[in-house]
Parts: sequence; structure tokens; C-alpha cells
Amino acid sequence: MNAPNPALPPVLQLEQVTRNRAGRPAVRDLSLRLHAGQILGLLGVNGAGKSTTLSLIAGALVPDRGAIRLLGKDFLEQPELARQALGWLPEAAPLWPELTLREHLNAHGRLRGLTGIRLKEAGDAVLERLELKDLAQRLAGVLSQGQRQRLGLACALLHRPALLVLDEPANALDPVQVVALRNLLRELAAAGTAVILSTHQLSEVTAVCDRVAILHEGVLRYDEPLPADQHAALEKKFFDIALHGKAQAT
Ligand SMILES: Nc1ncnc2c1ncn2[C@@H]1O[C@H](COP(=O)(O)OP(=O)(O)OP(=O)(O)O)[C@@H](O)[C@H]1O
Repeated sequence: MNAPNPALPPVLQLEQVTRNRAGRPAVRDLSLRLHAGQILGLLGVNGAGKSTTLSLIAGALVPDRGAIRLLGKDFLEQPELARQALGWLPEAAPLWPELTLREHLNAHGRLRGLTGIRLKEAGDAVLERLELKDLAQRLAGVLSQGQRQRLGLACALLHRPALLVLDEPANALDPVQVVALRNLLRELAAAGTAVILSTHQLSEVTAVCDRVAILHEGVLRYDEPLPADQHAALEKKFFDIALHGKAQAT
């Protein structure tokens, strides 16, 4: 794991964030810091509050209480900062079926202030990196599920955000692409990108994350570094919290 630079603010900071949904807290008093180069795996049973947390971080939901800072700034007051610094892949990649892959990248890039040759080069780079180059002129509506997922990731990555927010990014990927995704996330983290990754796959967390957080009933029950070869310990921790709602000492 990259050691955080104390001179820099965390890339992401949540302070006592609460968000109610359907009259109940879906996320309660959540505090979290994520630094450049860290990959945080977010775990929890169905309904634990993972997607709500990611939607809050991505600005798609607004906290009822608490604050969220991106690069030290309240991004709800600085939407331009969020556009530049944040890349988000929701659980179902939001695509326009009638646009080609290249048109998706152009639209996303322009929203983030990329134009001309910079836009073209950024698009070429992500198409190449996600092995989508041969599909650049294909309509999104005729892509396979795994190809759609990779296009969603390409759109989230295009502008080289400081923070990448990924909801089940390995969904629908074949085993070759799962490994390629792990390599890509390690590469991005080594270059300083902070990544938060929600998943149900403990194996994805142990393969790529250097830190793990477990949510239960909207509350953060566990947030610790994840040393290599900790699969068994993570499984025990996860099931302690999932089945009994408590984090027991390992
Ligand atoms: N659109 C919505 N309207 C009302 N309540 C919602 C909505 N989406 C989620 N919730 C509620 O918020 C709580 C947290 O849900 P959330 O989707 O964040 O959990 P999750 O951990 O992502 O679950 P899963 O693993 O099933 O995707 C749940 O009680 C859920 O019923």
C-alpha cells in the first residue's frame, strides 16, 4: 500500500454521514478517509448500505447529515471539482444504446472539459487499455454484458480521476477480464488513484484491495488494512459481522 502523504488532504473524506431511505437510515454516522494510491474494498450483506454509500460519494445522493470532501473540498459546493476528480461506475453502467463506444467517450470527456486532440487521445488510451479498440464504432445497444461493463469503466476512467468509485466492477466479466481488471486497478493505484470498490466477492477484495471496510445495517463495523494472505481472516471477520452483527477480535 502507498503510504499516505501527510502534507496532502485525503482524496476522500466522509465525516459522520447519515442518509435516510424509506424513512430509515441506510447509512449512519459513517466516517472514512481514503488516500491517494489506496484501494478500499467495501463489503456487507444485501441492504448493508454499500450502494447508498457509493451514491453519496459520487454525489448522486445528498447526505441528510455530515460532510463529504473530495481533495479536501466539499464537492456539493464545487460540482466542477467533482466532474474533474471523480470517476463512477454504478452497478449497472448507464449507457445510451443508440451511441457508439467512441461517442460515449466523447460525451463523457466533454462533460469533463476534454476537447480536441486531448479528448481523442484519452479515448484511444482507454479503448486500448480495456481492449475495446476494435469495438469503437459499435453501438452500445448491441454489446455483451461484459463489454458494457468495460465501456462503463472506460467512461469512468477517461479523465484520469483522483478517485474511482466502483460498484461490483467485475460483474459479468469473464475470468480473463477479471484478472485484467485487477491488474488495471493495481496500476492505477500505483500511479496515485484512490479506488473504492464495493463487491460481494471476498476473493476480489483479497486479490486487489489493501484495505477493507465492512458495513452492517448502515454502520461501519470494520475498517482495517488488509495484508496479503489474509483471506481466511477476512472470511471470518465478514461472517462474524454478517451473521452476528459484531466484529470479533481475530
Ligand atoms: N431507491 C431506494 N429507495 C428506498 N430505499 C432504498 C432504495 N435503495 C436502497 N434502499 C434501502 O437502503 C438500504 C441500503 O441499501 P443499499 O442498496 O445501499 O444496500 P447494499 O449494501 O448496496 O445492498 P446490495 O448488496 O443488495 O446491493 C436498504 O435498507 C434498502 O432497502
